Amino acid sequence: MNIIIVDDEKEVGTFLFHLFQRQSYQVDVVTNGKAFKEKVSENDYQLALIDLKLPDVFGLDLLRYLREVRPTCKGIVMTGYSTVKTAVEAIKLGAYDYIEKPFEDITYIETLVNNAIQSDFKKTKENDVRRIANRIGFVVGKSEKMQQLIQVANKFAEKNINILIEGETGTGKEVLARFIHEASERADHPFIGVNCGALTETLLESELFGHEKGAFTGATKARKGLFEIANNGTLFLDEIGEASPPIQVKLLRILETREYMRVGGEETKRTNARIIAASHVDLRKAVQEGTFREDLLYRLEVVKLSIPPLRERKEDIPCLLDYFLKQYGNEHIRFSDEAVETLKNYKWPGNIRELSNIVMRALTLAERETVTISSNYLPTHLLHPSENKEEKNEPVKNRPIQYVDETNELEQYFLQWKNEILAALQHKELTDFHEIIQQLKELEVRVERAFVREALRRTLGNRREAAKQLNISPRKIRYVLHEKKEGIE
Ligand SMILES: Nc1ncnc2c1ncn2[C@@H]1O[C@H](COP(=O)(O)OP(=O)(O)OP(=O)(O)O)[C@@H](O)[C@H]1O
Repeated sequence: MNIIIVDDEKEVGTFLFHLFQRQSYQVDVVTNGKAFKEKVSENDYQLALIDLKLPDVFGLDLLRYLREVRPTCKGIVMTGYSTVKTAVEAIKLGAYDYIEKPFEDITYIETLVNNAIQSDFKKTKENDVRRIANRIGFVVGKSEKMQQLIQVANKFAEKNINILIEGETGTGKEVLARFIHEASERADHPFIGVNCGALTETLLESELFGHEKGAFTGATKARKGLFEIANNGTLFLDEIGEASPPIQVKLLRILETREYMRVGGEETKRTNARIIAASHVDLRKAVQEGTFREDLLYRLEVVKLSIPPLRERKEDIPCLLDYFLKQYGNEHIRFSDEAVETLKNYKWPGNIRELSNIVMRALTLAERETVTISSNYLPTHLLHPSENKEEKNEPVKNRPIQYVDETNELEQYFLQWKNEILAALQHKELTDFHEIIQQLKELEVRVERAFVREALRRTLGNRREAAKQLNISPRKIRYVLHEKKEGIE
């Protein structure tokens, strides 16, 4: 088995040379890109360890060269902390993994190298990814973009690094965060999600950091915050772009020092929660517009994963349809080819959440009528895609609200929901509990949506007044509305 190492720091090369030679590997060490290319073109290596900063060439270029000339040779890049972002690029380019310099855990490096060289290891990894994705209900699909994304997510799941997930609403940011948690060593600890846009500033602050007794009116006893509860686990900060400036300052502090204080508290606490943040708005733009702190973004986006919108990965639609049909207990029903074509031609502003709702709607309409769902069971706006042209890039908030008969829609949903839960209780194994929780969450969303829509109908669309009537914040209304845009007709 042959290994090549390229690093301009001679001590690093010598150290690794002895480390691997002791394990009976054949090791070559070079100090620049030119020598690396010469060696690689002449010899058959199984593994290359590439320093990212070399005097004559950028490490990523060597990785590309390796892909071209020796596609079976695996590449591991070596990087300093400040260049972890480049390591993300390397993984996207197909690097097997990266290691940080200075080396801290030598046993980890030895295991990593041994695993990389064992030929069936990649397959095991792929199976792991599939198994975890299946378990939590994450459909990866067939598109190359998603295949690549899940590999990168899996790779970084193992690292103790904060991750930022960007993607339009409904693209699956939360399920991806859950995947990362499940694929990490934190899987046995809690995964906790909070939507930064759904709570008022004071509530969010006390939710995140906890409070001491008497910290504010109504604080009758001390309460743990999510950073405390998610200790050693993962804290998912959804819609981070909606966090107010004072909360952003506190988050920055926690990211820099891992320290925080409960509201009204004096004791400094530490947290070991991993943060995965998500946003449906472009945070770079938010920084330019002055609504998001640049230093906070810098800390959050060490690893940034972007989930492509559904319209850019239409080849995933059939897999998603199969998944939702199965989830709703209707495996014997299928969508006709023509219906699938219609679905592929639509622009999906609400992405996968919208698709899931449309499957549910079609199933409700088709119940006991047919086992092949044709386009007739799809909402009319899907059948005339050209009419949706201008809608494509229109921000969610500016879209007109569609008023529907809430009572009827909710009643239908309740019926179906009740049947599914009872069926699950009677027939399914108890390991399907996660699915039931998902359905409970889905129910909560539906009920909230119905009440908000009704309040808006009664107040002729006056959000402030509707919020007052429902005794919730206007932010919460915005949140619910932004979820509702998938528009069930
Ligand atoms: N890849 C996927 N496989 C299976 N279901 C998915 C997938 N992506 C999204 N979903 C489903 O779509 C719905 C929306 O997903 P999720 O809440 O993760 O999206 P999001 O991007 O976080 O949305 P938002 O920006 O509105 O918070 C959920 O019901 C989720 O289970």
